[in-house]
Amino acid sequence: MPLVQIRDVTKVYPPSTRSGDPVRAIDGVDLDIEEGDVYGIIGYSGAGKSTLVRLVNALEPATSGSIVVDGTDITTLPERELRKLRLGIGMIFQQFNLFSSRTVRGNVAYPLQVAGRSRAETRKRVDELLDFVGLADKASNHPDELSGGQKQRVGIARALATSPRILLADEATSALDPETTQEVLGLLRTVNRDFGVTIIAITHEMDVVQSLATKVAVMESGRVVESGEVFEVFSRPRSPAGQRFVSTVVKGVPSDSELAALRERHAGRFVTVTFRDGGASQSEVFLEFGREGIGFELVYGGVNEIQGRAFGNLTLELTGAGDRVDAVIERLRRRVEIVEVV
Ligand SMILES: Nc1ncnc2c1ncn2[C@@H]1O[C@H](COP(=O)(O)OP(=O)(O)OP(=O)(O)O)[C@@H](O)[C@H]1O
Repeated sequence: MPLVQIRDVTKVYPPSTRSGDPVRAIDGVDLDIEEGDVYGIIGYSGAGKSTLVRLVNALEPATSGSIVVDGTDITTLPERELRKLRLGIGMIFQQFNLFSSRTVRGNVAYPLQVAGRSRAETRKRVDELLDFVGLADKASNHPDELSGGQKQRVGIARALATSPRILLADEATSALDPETTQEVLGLLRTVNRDFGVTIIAITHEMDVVQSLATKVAVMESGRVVESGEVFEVFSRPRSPAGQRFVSTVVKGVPSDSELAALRERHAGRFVTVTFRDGGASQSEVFLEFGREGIGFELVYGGVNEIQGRAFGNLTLELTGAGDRVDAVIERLRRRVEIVEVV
């Protein structure tokens, strides 16, 4: 059974004005999150990402459907049980949400104090966590004396204090510069790898998904329109929303305007060949064109690497007799994905 199983979940908010319509923030979502996953949830503003996370954390009730976390359906649990469940789920936020009046140590200690741990146990655990996030020397500082990256490290230490199995990250790096973002993502990868914490990371930035996640769900208008292994979605996005997000980090197929510009410079036929491991290699494909006397020129695309696996989308201009080009495309289709661009 998945660690988090979301089935046909909807969340409807009442209309904000008397004459307005109810808002379907989540609209029939199914999602399985396995133990050990780093699940990226991507979508534009208003897609429903934060709402989904609030439902998983049982901060709000779903309108319908079931959410099973670690074997327990949280949609039917009484508040007392929910409090216990939340101890098993850590959360970090875009704006860090640290207590400004508490020191770094005080922030990290907070969930342990709420959980009723002894002073000695709390002290030991906080020391351990501050060491882990590299902030042992800042224990007595207050959050406003820290950089954004350091604040998020405190946020991570605090979220991990009660040793949760799940960490929810809500735009955790959106307020950070690119270098600090990479540092924090590196820390989150370690949390997942070394402690086996399952991470659900919501973001509107595809490069965060690329460098952190193992799986991704694309949300649009309250629905999950596409989901799967990051490599699969990045190398072959199927939904229009997925294609738009992937195109921000992967040089894939040319857009309509890029195609129009290419057409002005090239008179031949265009095909896009998608290379993935297990299929025909580039040299096999190029050799085939050469053997049939078909000219080919690379006009667009590139090779990408996702999680150590490479794939490429190359758009080629083919020149030569029409029936020969047709025959080669037909033959190659058995070994590689090849689409004529019209
Ligand atoms: N408490 C609420 N009451 C009414 N409507 C809400 C509430 N929370 C969210 N919504 C609406 O639900 C929809 C989804 O919002 P949500 O915040 O989940 O999206 P999001 O993908 O997380 O966007 P963002 O990245 O901007 O936070 C939006 O139309 C939003 O206006």
